[in-house]
Amino acid sequence: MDITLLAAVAIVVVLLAVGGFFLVRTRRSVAPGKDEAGPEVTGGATAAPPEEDRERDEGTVATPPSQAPPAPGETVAEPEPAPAPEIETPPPSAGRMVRLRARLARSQSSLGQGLLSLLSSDTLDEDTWEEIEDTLITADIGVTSATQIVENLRTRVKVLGTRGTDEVRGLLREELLAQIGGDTDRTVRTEPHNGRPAVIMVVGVNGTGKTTTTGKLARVLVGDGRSVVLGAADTFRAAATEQLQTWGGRVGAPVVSKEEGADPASVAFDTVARGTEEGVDTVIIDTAGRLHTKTGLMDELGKVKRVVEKKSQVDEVLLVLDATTGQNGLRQARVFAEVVNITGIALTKLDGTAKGGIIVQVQRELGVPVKLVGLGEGPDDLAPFDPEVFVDALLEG
Ligand SMILES: Nc1nc2c(ncn2[C@@H]2O[C@H](COP(=O)(O)OP(=O)(O)OP(=O)(O)O)[C@@H](O)[C@H]2O)c(=O)[nH]1
Repeated sequence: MDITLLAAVAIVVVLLAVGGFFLVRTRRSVAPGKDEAGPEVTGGATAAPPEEDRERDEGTVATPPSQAPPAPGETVAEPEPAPAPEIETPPPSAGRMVRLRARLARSQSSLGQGLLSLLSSDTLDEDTWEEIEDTLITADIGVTSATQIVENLRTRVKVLGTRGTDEVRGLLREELLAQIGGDTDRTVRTEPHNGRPAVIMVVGVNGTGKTTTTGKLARVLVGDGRSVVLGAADTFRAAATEQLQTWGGRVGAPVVSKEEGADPASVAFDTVARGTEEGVDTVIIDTAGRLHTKTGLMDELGKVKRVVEKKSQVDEVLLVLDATTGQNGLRQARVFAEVVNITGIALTKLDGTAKGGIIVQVQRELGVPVKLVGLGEGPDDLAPFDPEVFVDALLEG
């Protein structure tokens, strides 16, 4: 009986011991799981630091020392990236002069209407013909051309024996077109060739609209689907470079430039090099015009051209001329023509003068055609010159 009691006590003790052991094991195995689910259940004080805080501690996120660390759960605002400048799509070259015709009509109508009313007067005597000639000369057409126009008109009116308004208008239109050169090739050579970009040099006295014309020409070309690199070789004036950068930036055309006073020839060379490397269609180089002596101008422009020619031929040398400067502008034009071989004229500010006859005179003097005309300060107010549109605007008023 004692043995049986003893055995029963022993069994109870063993059972208690085994049960206690499993109880302890179960409690231990639950604890780690509770810890893992911490963020969901523990709240802010014991939560793991936000990712950016941990990175900051490790030195991977730069935060200004004055800035307070973000509160737990607060998102750190990324600084707004500067908006990329919007690239504009200018209108193509075709039809530009027609679009700007009203400007021409406004500025040139007094010349056209003056001539038409004289030609339609009751008596076409010697005095009237002289007046017609004077009107043409006053419009800067030049004495030679004015005389020629009057002589031809006199003969034709005599032969026709009639002076109906339409006929007179038709005769004058023909004579003006003949003087301007209705059939002249006015193509600006902007096409790449032999795997190289076309190279255009823009020359002229400062203030004539040289930098503006360079920028506007880039827009004309981009509008026609061309790629362009600009060269700020007018290193005499830092503002000219900035001005060009603004023009280029608006149409996505890179601008090659150097510090103020740098060698213009080296800027021109680098521009052509960049244009060639990048396989662009056209390189346009804006040059300086503010030189006090003719010799200095000769030296510099000549050097720019020679240096560029080490890299590529120069396809076009455009002389920018301010239409409002008359004889003074022509004198300047002559100096430039002696220095470099001008291939075309960009006549600016034609919207600001009634003396459109300068087109005839400058072409006759320099023997090169007006290829572009500036008809306003707007970015797209430069147009390929179309003689017929010009004469029609002049005669229609
Ligand atoms: N009305 C009118 N103004 C024009 C025309 N072309 C240029 N201008 C203005 O003429 C002024 C001079 O132009 P710029 O391009 O700065 O002249 P620039 O010859 O390059 O002179 P720098 O910049 O000093 O080298 C600017 O105010 C232009 O807006 C035009 O066709 N019509």
